[in-house]
Amino acid sequence: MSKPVVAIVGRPNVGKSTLFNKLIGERLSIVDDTPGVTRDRIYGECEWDGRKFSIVDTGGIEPASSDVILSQMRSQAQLAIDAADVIVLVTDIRTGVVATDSDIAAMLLKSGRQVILCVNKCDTVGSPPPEFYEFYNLGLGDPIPVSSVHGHGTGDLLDLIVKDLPPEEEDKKEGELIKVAIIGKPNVGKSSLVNKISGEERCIVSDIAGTTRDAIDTTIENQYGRFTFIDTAGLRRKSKVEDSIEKYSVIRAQMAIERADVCVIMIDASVGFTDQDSKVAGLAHEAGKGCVIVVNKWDIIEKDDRTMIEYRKRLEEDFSFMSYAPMIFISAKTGQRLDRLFDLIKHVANANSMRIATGMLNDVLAQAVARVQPPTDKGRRLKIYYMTQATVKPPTFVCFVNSAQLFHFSYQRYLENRIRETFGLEGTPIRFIIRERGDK
Ligand SMILES: Nc1nc2c(ncn2[C@@H]2O[C@H](COP(=O)(O)OP(=O)(O)OP(=O)(O)O)[C@@H](O)[C@H]2O)c(=O)[nH]1
Ligand SMILES: Nc1nc2c(ncn2[C@@H]2O[C@H](COP(=O)(O)OP(=O)(O)OP(=O)(O)O)[C@@H](O)[C@H]2O)c(=O)[nH]1
Repeated sequence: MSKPVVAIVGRPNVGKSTLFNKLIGERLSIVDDTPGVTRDRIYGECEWDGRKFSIVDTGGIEPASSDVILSQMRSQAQLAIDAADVIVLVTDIRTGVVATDSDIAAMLLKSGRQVILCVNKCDTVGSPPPEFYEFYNLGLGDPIPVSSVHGHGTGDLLDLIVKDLPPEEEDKKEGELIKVAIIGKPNVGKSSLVNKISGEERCIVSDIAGTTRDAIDTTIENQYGRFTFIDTAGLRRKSKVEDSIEKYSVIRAQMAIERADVCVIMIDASVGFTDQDSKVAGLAHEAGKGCVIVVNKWDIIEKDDRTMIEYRKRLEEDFSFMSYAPMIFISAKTGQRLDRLFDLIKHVANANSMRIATGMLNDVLAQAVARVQPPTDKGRRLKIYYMTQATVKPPTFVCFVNSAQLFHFSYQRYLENRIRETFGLEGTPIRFIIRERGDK
């Protein structure tokens, strides 16, 4: 189910973003407009030789003094080691091998990951220049000459990437698992929640040293099913300086989100909502994941019978762009409502992967249109001919209409709500793809 992840690492300016863009081609995910959220283009989907995988560009290190670069590069590499199946180390033929390259190569080599060494900016076709051979000194095997700008060598690179991906069968066993990413600001209690859960439930895999990505996840089983909490290594390693670099914590969260079915968006009850909360929630929303808003540390709030209602109301305003997400008040410390949390996660995962038969969908459409007439403009009325579900995760509906322009956001919202109510689609974003056909 979850796609393998390929991470691109390397010094500033070696051409990582150029390579990334070349590899994903036009396949950049098209995201709808979410208020106030801009998504860095660090994640792309790629398909080569029948295999699908995600590529992450871990670039964007601020050029500063060289020792700062080295420490940032080390966190970048650590992120890749933790979370990627294949790592592409990009170097630059123009600068040759520099000390940082050797340092990072050694770190990657020690990790036991699949590492591919790419020598970029080999722009001339034919046999590579003599400088190319010094890259063998990095000890990562045969380097691949590439010109990201021209695209030379990228096919060979993709061949090697696909060869190094984990076998496809491994994906299958994840079928019945629900993958959960816990995301939120530092200190909201993410690791406390995982610790509490993994302490109380039967742990299937946890913290096993190894070279597969599973080692960073924690899988538990309980009466609600099997759940994998993603990237718990990143949560546990919190004291280390490396994860305190803001940029990496965002990339890390984003990688976890991409791999998840459901995102638990955690808010600290004693702090309340902040802009950063809306930012991470926005990432989960844009990625089309099931979402649950979890208000943690509820034990330390002084409450009366109105407190929760009022708190909920305020948060509903803050999270108005994901009004579909259920909200729950818990305590990772005392374990309050953790049962209910699993119940919700399961419910939301089901909604996120729900398939609705075309017939039923069009019945709902007909009723909705009869109840509230579609909008008109200059005497022309919106007609929605037909609707069908194209994909799940998230549920995505193709609507055939006479005019996309007439299909205003407010009417889309209305239809969305009708579909949600009818089919109990709680906790998942829904997407519409609009296809125009001329007036009949
Ligand atoms: N000649 C040549 N130039 C390249 C090639 N690939 C990238 N460049 C150039 O190298 C410069 C840096 O490229 P980027 O892709 O921004 O490098 P980066 O590694 O992502 O840099 P950071 O974002 O700082 O980490 C740009 O001016 C690119 O045009 C290549 O194959 N050949
Ligand atoms: N009272 C109370 N304290 C909590 C609760 N959950 C976590 N804490 C405390 O909050 C602090 C931060 O918890 P962590 O679990 O380390 O938070 P985190 O989100 O993993 O933090 P980072 O790893 O820095 O992102 C710790 O002191 C916890 O004991 C809770 O439900 N109630």
